[in-house]
Amino acid sequence: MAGYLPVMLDVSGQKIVVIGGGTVAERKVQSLLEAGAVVTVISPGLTAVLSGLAGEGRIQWISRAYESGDVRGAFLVYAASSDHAVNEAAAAEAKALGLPVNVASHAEAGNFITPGVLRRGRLTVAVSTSGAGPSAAAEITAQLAEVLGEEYEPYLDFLHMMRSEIKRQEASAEVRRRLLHRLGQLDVLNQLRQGTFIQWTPETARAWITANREE
Ligand SMILES: C[C@@]1(CC(=O)O)C2=NC(=C\c3[nH]c(c(CCC(=O)O)c3CC(=O)O)Cc3[nH]c(c(CC(=O)O)c3CCC(=O)O)/C=C3\N/C(=C\2)[C@@H](CCC(=O)O)[C@]3(C)CC(=O)O)/[C@H]1CCC(=O)O
Ligand SMILES: NC(=O)c1ccc[n+]([C@@H]2O[C@H](COP(=O)([O-])OP(=O)(O)OC[C@H]3O[C@@H](n4cnc5c(N)ncnc54)[C@H](O)[C@@H]3O)[C@@H](O)[C@H]2O)c1
Repeated sequence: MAGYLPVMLDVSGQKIVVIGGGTVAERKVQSLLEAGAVVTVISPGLTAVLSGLAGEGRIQWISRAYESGDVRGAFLVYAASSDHAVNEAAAAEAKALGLPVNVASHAEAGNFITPGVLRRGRLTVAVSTSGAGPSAAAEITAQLAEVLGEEYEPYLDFLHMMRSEIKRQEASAEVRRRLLHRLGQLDVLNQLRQGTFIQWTPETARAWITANREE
């Protein structure tokens, strides 16, 4: 069994090559665009959605079958055509160039896989079954969406704002640690769930930091 390493990649502005333009490629392209990647799709055909994206100039479309040399210069490669031999050839080319490659038809030919993803603003939850059951990964992700509600988005925005403020105001690592620990103990998440949370102003934030900085 491959022991996959979970990572969070910054792909903004990076060129990513997707071979194939079907429903699987469409799903991968949508999450690549959400992450700010610069996407090139190489495929003789496209789904209606991908065709729309190409028409709007949001992806580059090379309208032909895969050819050797196509993955050169990519940051990541997705081999998602319906032709397994083509996916295999693109994966071999990517690996020879030292590029990470995802193979949608038979994952073991590639070296990274795509997890199910739940997003709540700054919170990302990725679920993988290491390829054992992709639809189970989708199902588990849907179950987590019930548990991790929309309130996590403003909650993480709040934590981000406070953490930035604490780092800006406090030079002492010990004081910062104490404040960040106390921040985690606040009842903000529950207040957000109940609709009773009142947004902290910069003044409220500074007053809380002053009141909590001593032991
Ligand atoms: C999570 C998700 C993310 C995404 O695709 O973006 C994803 N598959 C999803 C759905 C899904 N995939 C399949 C079905 C049909 C039902 C079924 O067969 O079970 C459904 C259900 C559906 O479509 O609803 C079929 C399928 N999938 C793979 C193969 C080939 C193989 O096993 O090698 C085949 C058989 C093809 C064939 O028969 O020819 C392979 C992979 N699919 C993965 C990810 C990677 C492992 C993730 C993990 O578990 O760790 C991996 C290894 C590679 C990769 O694609 O990166 C996404 C959820 C989207 C969402 O959340 O809505
Ligand atoms: N990983 C997953 O989540 C998942 C889910 C379902 C299916 N699959 C696998 O992924 C493959 C693609 O699935 P799909 O539903 O997108 O299929 P699809 O038939 O909707 O699309 C296939 C795409 O590949 C393109 N294509 C065909 N030959 C090509 C070539 N030589 N070069 C470049 N592009 C080429 C076609 O033009 C088309 O756009 C399936 O064969 C299946 O094995 C994977």
